[in-house]
Amino acid sequence: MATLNLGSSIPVPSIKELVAQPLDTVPLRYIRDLDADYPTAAAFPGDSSVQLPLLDMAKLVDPQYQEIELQKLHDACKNWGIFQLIGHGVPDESLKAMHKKTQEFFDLSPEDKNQYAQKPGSLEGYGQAFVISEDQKLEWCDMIFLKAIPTHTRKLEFWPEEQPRNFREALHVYSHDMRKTAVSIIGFIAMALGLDFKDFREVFEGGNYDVRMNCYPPCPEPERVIGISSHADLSGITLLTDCGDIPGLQVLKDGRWVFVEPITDGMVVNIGIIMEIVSNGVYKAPYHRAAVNRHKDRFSIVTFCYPSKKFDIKPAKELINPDSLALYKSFTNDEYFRSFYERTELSDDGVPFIDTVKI
Ligand SMILES: O=C(O)CCC(=O)C(=O)O
Ligand SMILES: [Fe+2]
Repeated sequence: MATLNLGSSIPVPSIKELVAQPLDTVPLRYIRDLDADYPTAAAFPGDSSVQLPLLDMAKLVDPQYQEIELQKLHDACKNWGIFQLIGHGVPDESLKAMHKKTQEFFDLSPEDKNQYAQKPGSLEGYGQAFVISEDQKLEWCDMIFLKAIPTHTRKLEFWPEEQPRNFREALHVYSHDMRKTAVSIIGFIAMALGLDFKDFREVFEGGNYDVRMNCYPPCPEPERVIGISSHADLSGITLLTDCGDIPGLQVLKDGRWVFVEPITDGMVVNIGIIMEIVSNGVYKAPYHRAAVNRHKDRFSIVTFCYPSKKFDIKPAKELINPDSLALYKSFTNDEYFRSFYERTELSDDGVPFIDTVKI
């Protein structure tokens, strides 16, 4: 059997370095190709903000409110695939520490950051994800991507050590806090779907957690570039925290791109392709992307939460019957990632991965 190719990325200049010199216009490599946008949707200038569904974990755990809140969760996952979560119980110190360390990391000198640069054959480290050809359009985003849980998957060579001070400790604590939240929310998602919530909690307790820290520097022509292009996440679920109050995340809702306004003390939860498959399409992994702005750096921290490697990725049997046939293929964990990474190397056909997992 061929070994699983985790992909690699061609090194490109960092955006922070690019904007360190005065810049009136954007280099051609970053100008978005509007025709290649998928799916096509309302153009950029029409973007507006909306209030995402708002869920409260404190209510989900409270027997007095649970039933109503579960219904809200079900509607949010079905109609949006993305929601704001408050009452999640992640200590403020943990969030603040990670936000601070993320900003401090991107503020290091290029030489200091490049100590942790991605290497061929690995997506981990500092750089840009999935740059596979020299003429590919580039995104207006610097990032550092690290596997955090289980701890034996960590590649510490990519983990900033002396600077920023205590970065590693902050990420250790933060990733465990995110796992705790993910396990709780996945239990409620399973409950809302009528599945065994204990099983799902266990599967995510033993799951993998990858953290991507994004920095979107200011751009002189923000409407002509994209921070992260439209995609649906490969994860089970994704937890995103914003390091400030600058909007950037956009979600495709009813054929329009809408901004998600960060809320204080909240986090954004979205369904990934794995849970779309498990729910047999009842819940949707939303297309989303990141826009950039003219004035200020925006930082976000994204935790991709995956089930345990032993978990087969397929529509839950409880949701399949003669009136509701499986709409998605079944994969082992290995097959799922293999089919994704094989595609990113070949995907010039414009078909997004999510469409290839459907029957
Ligand atoms: O930074 C954001 O708002 C979006 C990031 C994202 O979608 C990702 O890293 O997968
Ligand atoms: Fe994403």
